[in-house]
Amino acid sequence: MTSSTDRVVIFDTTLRDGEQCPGATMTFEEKLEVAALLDAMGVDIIEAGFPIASDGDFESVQEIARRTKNSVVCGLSRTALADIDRCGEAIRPARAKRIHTFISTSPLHMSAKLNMTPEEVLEASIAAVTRARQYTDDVEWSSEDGTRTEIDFLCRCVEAVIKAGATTVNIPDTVGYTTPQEYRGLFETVRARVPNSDKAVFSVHCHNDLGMAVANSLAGVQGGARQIECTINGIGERAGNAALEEIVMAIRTRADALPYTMGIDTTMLTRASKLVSAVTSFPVQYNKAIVGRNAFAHESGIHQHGMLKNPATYEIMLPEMVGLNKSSLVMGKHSGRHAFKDKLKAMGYELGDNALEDAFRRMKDLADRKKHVYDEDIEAIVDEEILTAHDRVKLVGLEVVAGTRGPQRATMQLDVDGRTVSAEAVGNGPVDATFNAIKALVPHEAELELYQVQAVTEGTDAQAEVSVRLAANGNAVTGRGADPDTLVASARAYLSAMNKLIARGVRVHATAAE
Ligand SMILES: CC(=O)SCCNC(=O)CCNC(=O)[C@H](O)C(C)(C)COP(=O)(O)OP(=O)(O)OC[C@H]1O[C@@H](n2cnc3c(N)ncnc32)[C@H](O)[C@@H]1OP(=O)(O)O
Ligand SMILES: CC(C)C(=O)C(=O)O
Repeated sequence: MTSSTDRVVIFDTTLRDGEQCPGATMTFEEKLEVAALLDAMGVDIIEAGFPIASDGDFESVQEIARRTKNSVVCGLSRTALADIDRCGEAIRPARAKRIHTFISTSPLHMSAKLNMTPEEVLEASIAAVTRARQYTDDVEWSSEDGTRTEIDFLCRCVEAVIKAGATTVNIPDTVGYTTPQEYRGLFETVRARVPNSDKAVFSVHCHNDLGMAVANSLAGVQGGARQIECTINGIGERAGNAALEEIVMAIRTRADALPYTMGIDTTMLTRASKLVSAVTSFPVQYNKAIVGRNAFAHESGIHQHGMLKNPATYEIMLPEMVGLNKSSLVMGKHSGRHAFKDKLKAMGYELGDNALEDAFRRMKDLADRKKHVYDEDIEAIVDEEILTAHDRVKLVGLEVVAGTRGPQRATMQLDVDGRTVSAEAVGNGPVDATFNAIKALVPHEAELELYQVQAVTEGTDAQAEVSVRLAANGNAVTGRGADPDTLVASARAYLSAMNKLIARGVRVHATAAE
């Protein structure tokens, strides 16, 4: 059972902490686009930037404040009063606005960085919150490096800023140092010890230096925090922040263990991830939870078989929930016949058992040699299987010696009406040598009218698709062959055309020795 106190506020800081990671700078227009999407997605608070940082940041925060329809628009500021005034000015046009002011509270940061005593930090915090309240009733205070702060001092600060008017108290794990158990305990302790703690919402803000940002954030919520600060794709300082999509889907998927409600439309998560990746030029790692391209993809035959029977066997979330059309069963060296057959059916092919088995073997063989097997590769294999099912002349083997020292030489074995024959031939280049070997094995009058090569997909390991047109006695036929080896594809294409001629009654004889 959830109650209103179980509502978790999602505070997105992609445009502020997310943009702080090297290389992630976004333009004015890009920030507006991201903010509009976050607003539409149901993010409660958008931290739009740090207005004192630059005129550009000020202008983008101001424009986001003007345009945002639903979310609260927040600006960050140090405790310096000039920062707060600049921030107050930037967010002024917003329908709902927040000022977020922060200062370090750990002994290390206060002495080494700020050169301030704890008393001065406390006074600066009170003054900042008081000033911020002149602009808005919604004021957040953060204790930077909160997880390395002495607990007594932290509690004193929290009590004082709430008294001064802070409505949200954020205790960040600025350097990604804490552990889930410790962070949960920190919130439980502060909430229990600070007498006016019920007057503010507590917030988590976790960095991923030890890969625990999401786990720590959720533990903080279990300790009583009700705001989670996070970013799309987990971008942010150093190793990044807690990823919004992971937090949201963890709460949605494990409602039994994490019984909280949120206002996020999860079907927009994939779009948000793609947009942020595009505008920052930060690729999303393939195996990234929720939004990585492999998050709903299955290549292993045993998993694919399970998925075909019941997707719940290997998926704990429906892809539709995060805005994907469906899961994908990717063909590769680990795939099985069930998935291959299903793939062919989806592509509109129905093969007999033997042709299916042959096509499956060729797909596995291709996957052993090629990184990705695309639908186009499968199409090329299957088309060839269908077309060559009744061929009288089939390629058995081909070895070609090519290079700068000609003539190039091809050694070929063919199956002609069930008999294996072989020959060697030279030529002006490896393709010529290959075709001469065919002519030596199956003499014929046909003339080569066209030889064309193109890649089926991208990359140097792509399959070559070769077209060969042969003409004889007024008949012109075109054959096609596909293989990552262009010469094998060429031989297949030539044989495919030749088999068509044979089917039309052009006489050919196998003459070479076995
Ligand atoms: C954990 C976080 O993510 S905190 C946010 C970090 N984000 C950023 O820093 C991005 C935006 N920052 C900036 O554009 C610049 O750092 C500015 C405009 C804020 C300040 O620039 P500068 O005036 O050139 O100062 P600089 O960045 O070199 O040093 C920081 C100054 O702020 C002070 N400071 C740092 N944090 C705080 C704080 N929370 N409250 C008050 N003062 C602070 C430092 O003591 C130092 O003061 P000093 O100049 O008197 O020595
Ligand atoms: C400003 C604060 C919230 C911050 O970004 C951090 O401590 O990491």
